[in-house]
Formats: sequence, structure tokens, C-alpha cells
Amino acid sequence: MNEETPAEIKDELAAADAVRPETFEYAIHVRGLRNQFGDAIIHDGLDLDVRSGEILGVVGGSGTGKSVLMRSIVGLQTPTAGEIEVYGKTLDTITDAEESRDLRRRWGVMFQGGALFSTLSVAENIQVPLREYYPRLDQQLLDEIAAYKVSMVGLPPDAGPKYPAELSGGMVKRAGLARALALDPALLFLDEPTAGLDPIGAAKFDELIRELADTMGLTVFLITHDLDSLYATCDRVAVLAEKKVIAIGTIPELLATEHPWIQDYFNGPRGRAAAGCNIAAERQDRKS
Ligand SMILES: Nc1ncnc2c1ncn2[C@@H]1O[C@H](COP(=O)(O)OP(=O)(O)OP(=O)(O)O)[C@@H](O)[C@H]1O
Repeated sequence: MNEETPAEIKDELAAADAVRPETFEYAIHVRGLRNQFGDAIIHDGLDLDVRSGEILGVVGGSGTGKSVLMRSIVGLQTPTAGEIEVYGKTLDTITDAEESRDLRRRWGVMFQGGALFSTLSVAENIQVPLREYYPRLDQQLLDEIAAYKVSMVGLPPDAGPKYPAELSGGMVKRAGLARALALDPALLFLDEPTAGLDPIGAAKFDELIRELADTMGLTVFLITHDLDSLYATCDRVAVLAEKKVIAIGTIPELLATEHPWIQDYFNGPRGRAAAGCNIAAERQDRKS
């Protein structure tokens, strides 16, 4: 039986905080990263800084190691070499279990395809990380938090008791996002969140991410192939090629670089179309 009130639990957690995201200029700092599978070298000498509060788009050809980079940062993949700091802490050198938990609950991850547990309802999926990190929360509070997260991502209240198979593709993505936001993270990792959505659904999802990032002050690491998403949501974009981050900056800054992949990507027909839409949307905004 839980004898503490939610407020007391919250105070206790605040007192135990070892990581204060708001004090860091950079949420993520990667130096000299190397990842290798057998003979295949995926990253070699990769450096990356993600600023606190920015939405960083991560692009690169298929197989350039965007997901492996994300998995390395969140501790799901042990790199062959290099340093990764998140809010000034290096996961693999933290020996204190509490400190490691404290760092891990600062981020939420939305994997490709949502990766929901198919045998759990949306609300139960959202409660999985809550139960893991706050085992003393009672069921009523868990239900309240899940309902709040459901509404936060724009799902109707009746989505909570539904199972993933009963949801549309767009709703599954939103449910995955709700679960990633369960612990009120400071840092959000999204792996191709708009893949498989129709253009209208994708644009709505982009809008939601931008809105949540602004209101919650999130730092977002956004892997995407979707040029429209880059234009609509990202403050900066990092380009992975040749086993490294070959360029990072705003889209105009990247357009000024001469790297052939960057030029092909942003100035190819799709890139021009996305840039055109962006200009058209800005014009429309100015008019209204
Ligand atoms: N656990 C693993 N074991 C062996 N090889 C792996 C493993 N994980 C990833 N790879 C390989 O690493 C490379 C990079 O994979 P990754 O999924 O990061 O690419 P990506 O840039 O995200 O690609 P995409 O845009 O197609 O999703 C691929 O060649 C992949 O096959």
C-alpha cells in the first residue's frame, strides 16, 4: 500500500535530481564515435553537438547509421569507440544505478513504426515507463497521467482503452509519441515519425511536434527522410554521410555547402518542392 501522496513522491524525486537539463547548453555531445558490425564500419570519428531546446533533424542515405547513432546515444548500442555525453553524463561510465535511472528518464524514444506493445491498450502502453520508473504510483494516478498524455498528442479520450490494432496509422504514431512523453522528458528521440503517413497526417504530426517542443521546451533528435518535416519543424539539420556528420546547420546554411549529396538532397526535385511549399506556406501565413 502506498502511503505517500503524489506530491510527496514528486518532492522526493525533485530532491534526488542529479541532472538538470535546463542548465546545459548542449543536450548531447558526441566525439569520435565509432560503430562497427563485423567488417562493416558504420561510424568512424563521428562528432555531433545537439543544442538544448533545438529540434535537430538527422538525415542521410539509407544505411548511413542514423538509427545506430540514436541507439548509441540512448544506450541500446555499445559503440566500438568514442564518447557520448547526455546532459554532461556518460551513460557507460555511470556506476550508480540511481544516477543512471535519473539520466534515462530524461529522454523519451519513439521508435520506427511506434513500437507499441500489441497486447496492451494505448493507456497501458503509456503506463509502461511510468510503472518502471515510478513503481509507487497508484492506478488512479497512472490512469490520470495516461489520459492527459492521450489528450496532449491530440488523440480522442476513447483511444486510451483501445489496442494498437484498432487504431489508424496516424493514431499509432500519436500513441507512440504519448508513450515517449510519459515521463515528461527533456529530450525526445523520434525515428522516422512521419514514415507511412499520408501528407495531411504527416503535416499534422509535424505541427504537433513543433507545438509540443515549443510548449514543453523539448530538445528533439528527429531522424527523417521527409523533406517537408525538415522544413516544417527543424531548427538545424545534421547530415550523415561517409561515416560521419559531414555538415550541420540551418537549411540555408546546408544549401550553401557544396557537398554533392547535400546538393542532390535539398536541390533535387523533392527538395525543391518541399522548399517551394515552405515558401508558399510562409506567404500564406503573412497574408492571414
Ligand atoms: N545490430 C546490428 N548488427 C549488424 N548490423 C547492423 C546492426 N544494426 C544496424 N546494422 C547495420 O548498420 C547500418 C546502419 O543501420 P541504420 O539502421 O542505423 O541505418 P539508417 O541510416 O537508420 O537507415 P534507414 O534510413 O534505411 O533507416 C546498416 O547497414 C545496418 O544493416
